Amino acid sequence: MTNYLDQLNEAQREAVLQKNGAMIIIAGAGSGKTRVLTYRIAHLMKQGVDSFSILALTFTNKAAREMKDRIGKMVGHSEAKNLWMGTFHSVFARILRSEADKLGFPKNFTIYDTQDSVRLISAIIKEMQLDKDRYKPKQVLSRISSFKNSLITVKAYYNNSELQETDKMANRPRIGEIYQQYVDRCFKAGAMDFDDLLLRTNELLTRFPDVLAKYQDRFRYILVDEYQDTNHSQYLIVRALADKFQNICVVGDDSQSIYAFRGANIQNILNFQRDYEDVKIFKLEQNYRSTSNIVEAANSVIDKNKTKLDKEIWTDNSKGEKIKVMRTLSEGEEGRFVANSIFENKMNHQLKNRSFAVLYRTNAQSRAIEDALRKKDIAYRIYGGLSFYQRKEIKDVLSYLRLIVNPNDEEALKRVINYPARGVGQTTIEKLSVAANHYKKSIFEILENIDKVDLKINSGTKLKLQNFVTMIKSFQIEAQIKNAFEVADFVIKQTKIIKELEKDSAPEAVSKVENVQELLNGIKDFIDEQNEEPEDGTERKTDTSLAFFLEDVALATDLDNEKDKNEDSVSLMTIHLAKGLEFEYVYIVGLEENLFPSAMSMNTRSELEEERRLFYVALTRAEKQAYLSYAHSRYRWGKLVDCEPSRFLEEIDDKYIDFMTPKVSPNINKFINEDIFGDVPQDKVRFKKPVQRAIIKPKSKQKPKTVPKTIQISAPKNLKKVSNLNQNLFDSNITVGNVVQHSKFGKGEVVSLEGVGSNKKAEINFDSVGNKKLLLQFAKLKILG
Ligand SMILES: Nc1ncnc2c1ncn2[C@@H]1O[C@H](COP(=O)(O)OP(=O)(O)OP(=O)(O)O)[C@@H](O)[C@H]1O
Ligand SMILES: [Mg+2]
Repeated sequence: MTNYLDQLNEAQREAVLQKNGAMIIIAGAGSGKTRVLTYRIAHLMKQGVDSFSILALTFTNKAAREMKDRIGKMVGHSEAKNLWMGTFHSVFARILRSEADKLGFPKNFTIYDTQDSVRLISAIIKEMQLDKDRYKPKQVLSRISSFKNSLITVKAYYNNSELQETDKMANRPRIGEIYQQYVDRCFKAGAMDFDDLLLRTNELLTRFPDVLAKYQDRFRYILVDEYQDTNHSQYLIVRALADKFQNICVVGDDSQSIYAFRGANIQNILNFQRDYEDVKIFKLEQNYRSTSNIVEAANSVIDKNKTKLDKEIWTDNSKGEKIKVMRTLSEGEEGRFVANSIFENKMNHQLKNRSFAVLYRTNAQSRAIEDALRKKDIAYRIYGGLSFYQRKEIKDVLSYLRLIVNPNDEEALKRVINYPARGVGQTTIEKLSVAANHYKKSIFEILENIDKVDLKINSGTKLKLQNFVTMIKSFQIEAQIKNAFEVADFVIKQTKIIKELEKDSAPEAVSKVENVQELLNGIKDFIDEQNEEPEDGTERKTDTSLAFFLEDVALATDLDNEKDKNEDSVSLMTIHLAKGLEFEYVYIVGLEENLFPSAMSMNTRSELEEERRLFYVALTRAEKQAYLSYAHSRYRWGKLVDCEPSRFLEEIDDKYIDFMTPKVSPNINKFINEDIFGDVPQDKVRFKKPVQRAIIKPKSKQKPKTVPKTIQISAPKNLKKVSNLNQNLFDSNITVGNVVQHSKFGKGEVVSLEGVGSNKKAEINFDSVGNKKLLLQFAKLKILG
């Protein structure tokens, strides 16, 4: 290939060529930070640095894979495969795997995902007879998670009166006890949760200097992408490992720090210079990703943040189209606008679906977008919802596999001890759990010794439990001679899980069976992938055991799905997930006060600034064109609420924005044009606060005689009023029993109503044609009485 150094600008090249020492690259979005990391690793390898001695930490496994792929092309794939590259969680899970015994964990420890953790916390709260409304399991978990990410152990918690006071004030004085229980139970089950992967790594590196020394020597070069979003626990791991050689390169952008709510600490960037000797600082200022309109608009927004490091970002790219802003009547209409626009852009520019992304603040917003894309037959994929591996039928099969590897895994055991049903009731399970806690043993150990423990369980149940143990043990024996795929296949057949699923005649049941089949395919792929790799002495490469498959699964996010690489679909995801990614066309939806910025993040300047950074991240994902939209009203928590446009829309300098005319809400247009604004053309109406006032800006070229430059007009107090005036609006107050007139079908009576918002339908018994179901949004109805 041509000299790769020629593919970098001067500043990037300098950063790549700086071989040793500590360095930090702070730069804005799209300036090539990730590219520099990638080229830097390739360059180190070209210079003779052993690939095994390079550790690169990325934000997603997908990013790691792409980086590895790129490096492979530059230096050869077989060498690139040896790099230690991945997320903090996956890299350190791998290290813990070989060191776990030092911490008293089995090598085959289970990784509890969030679902497992929440279930365990719920069980503890129930056993402690606490009020589960006061102690909401998810909230308790996130509190415990925040302790762990700050390295606050149970003991440290009890030594910290301030923390205890906070929990008392929040009316949850027994958090400490739950924390204690949770840690004990995880330990007993041989399980680590996500936060433990970092916490226990820290413990390992602190308690065992020889282990620390080993990994310090192994990782001569350490690189970290998205450094602005590392939490304290991650920060300490990096600092410990890099301490000896100090060959550390971190890249980040303080303006893209968006995970403070999960413990990310922007101070990590600011402290970097203090932590290492002779730190070199690099700045990258040229954006290669986006049009100049997008870059400048994004700059104009982030400038409003007070706390930020000083940095410039500019681009040589063409100006491009202005950012298009669209207001719609409802979320349904917003969805249709997005789908129509994607459709048009695809046609006009001959694009693939994968050129488009729709980004939102909260996962719930995807529904309206999905509906509209489906209607237009545009393939899409949602990222970040329930991942494949978290579906019930899949988790049930995985739980059997987890038990084979680690029979002490209590969450797995509880899932399948009576699935498929074998007559073990909830009371029995509770008795087992109490005994397990009492004897400080796992439930499985209790089951193995069921004759020696007086559980007051009848002999029939006892037999069933013994059969269960025998079955799991027989699986374990199979696992010694079979590979992961064969074991899974065996387990599925023996437990008759497919038969169980087939009993259900609901349409979803079919896809559940298919999913289980797909899981088997996935295991097969995993084995093939492992076998492809050359034997090179690493523990990982040739191992096709269940334990490694399960680890892979536990750490997979659905951004990571290899299979989707060639899939052509529009990407739907939250902005948080979109960090680091880029798309030609980006739609940011739901730009409304209380949604984005989120109602929960407007109380302090720092919260609001984090929301603004989030908006900056969203906008800077776009290469060619960004679309922003907001709705006048939206269903939230089951209620129709009036919305105000987001302050972020106001914050973008007007010169980068093009306000679009809604095309898909003829009703409101008609109303606005005729009833409020007379003859003023729609594209000159710009709502400031749509439900209270509007500002009309005439086109600059026009010299209107009668229309003043800017006039303010009162709009109706709320949209419901609008709907009263306009019977066509979907939110009309039509009720069962109304007699209505339809332009085509004539007179009829409303017999039933269903759906909400844009999906609201009425079944009407027409004199002419009998019963018909009509979508109110489109039906031209007049209420006669
Ligand atoms: N010198 C360059 N020449 C051509 N293209 C470049 C150059 N540097 C970066 N790019 C391209 O610009 C885009 C943005 O680069 P990259 O993703 O590395 O930026 P980043 O700073 O990591 O962005 P983010 O802050 O969003 O993570 C990529 O498509 C990359 O290939
Ligand atoms: Mg990047």
